[in-house]
Amino acid sequence: MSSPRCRAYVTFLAGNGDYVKGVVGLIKSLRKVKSAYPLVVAMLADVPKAHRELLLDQGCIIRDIEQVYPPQNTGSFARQYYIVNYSKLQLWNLTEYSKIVFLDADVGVYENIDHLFDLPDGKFYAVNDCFCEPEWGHSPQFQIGYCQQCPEKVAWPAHKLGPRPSPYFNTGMFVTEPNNETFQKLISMLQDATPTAFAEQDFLNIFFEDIHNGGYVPIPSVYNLIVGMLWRHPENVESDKIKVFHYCSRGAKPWRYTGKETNMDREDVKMWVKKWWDVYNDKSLDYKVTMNKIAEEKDDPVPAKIVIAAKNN
Ligand SMILES: O=c1ccn([C@@H]2O[C@H](COP(=O)(O)OP(=O)(O)O)[C@@H](O)[C@H]2O)c(=O)[nH]1
Ligand SMILES: OC[C@H]1O[C@H](O[C@@H]2[C@@H](O)[C@H](O)[C@@H](O)[C@H](O)[C@@H]2O)[C@H](O)[C@@H](O)[C@H]1O
Repeated sequence: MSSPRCRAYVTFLAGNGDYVKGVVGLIKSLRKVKSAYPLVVAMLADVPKAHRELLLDQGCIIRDIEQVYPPQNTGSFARQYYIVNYSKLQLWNLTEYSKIVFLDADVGVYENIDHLFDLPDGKFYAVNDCFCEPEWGHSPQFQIGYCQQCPEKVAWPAHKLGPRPSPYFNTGMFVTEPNNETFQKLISMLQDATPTAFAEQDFLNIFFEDIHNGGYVPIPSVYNLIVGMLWRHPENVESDKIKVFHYCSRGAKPWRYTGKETNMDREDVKMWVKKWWDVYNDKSLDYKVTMNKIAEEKDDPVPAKIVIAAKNN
């Protein structure tokens, strides 16, 4: 099992846009739930100095990473910018950490999840995704109305489409161990891969489907509640048990939320967006304020045995 010293939460940041606000919200949410481990931001060279300084001021650890490009025969992605997400493969290169919990920048942590680091080593842990959003329109699953979140609703027509797809995870949250051999295997396999709609997420699902690469072990959706589950599979959602909320649908990013996009004007979505803003705007969760408070608590009170020793001298 990895030693606590070598554990870290990791997120990914690219570009000079507003995802930096997502990282601030993420680290403040981790502080609010008293996570014991640091947040490392694996970032591309195009993240501007001002954003770097902002994140350092918030207590993030910055690790510059090289962008990973898909093979030349790039296909069309569900969102054009998904091409940057192949850079997530660099996470396996962060070998100063023996175990990481990766979290997208559009994620909020609302209950302590440090126990994920104690999951048995050697496996890839993540949460099953949902196939019901229009972005899945290219897939046979979407076209026949099949989703792994409710496999009994529409039976998979194996006689027509072959075996039912293996469990498929969302790469907005996962638990893994950085390892140079795994990194080399990923990069080598990528050279022959055909880019597809969900970019590195599709690629990692293929890689970890192979038991020789450890194998994918699904963990409960409370560790990465995809916002679309609220309206696609409400029967699978226990709101009061959600530990990690993933603002992944278009229009769901709290820092640019307007409530005007499809499904975004729902009361439950508004509640989760408010939760994110409450943390983001909470000055007591700023790094300096938190550290000062801890320092004060450490100095005060002085342990009784030291006071008695002083009196006896
Ligand atoms: O311009 C961008 C786009 C994406 N990301 C990172 O890539 C992740 C995945 O993108 P996004 O959250 O938009 O994907 P979704 O989960 O919404 O599909 C983000 O959370 C960020 O960590 C980034 O840093 N800059
Ligand atoms: O590059 C591919 C991306 O794929 C995933 O997002 C998708 C996926 O979850 C779909 O199933 C949803 O329908 C969609 O809304 C959502 O954006 C990851 O969250 C993101 O980090 C990133 O890896």
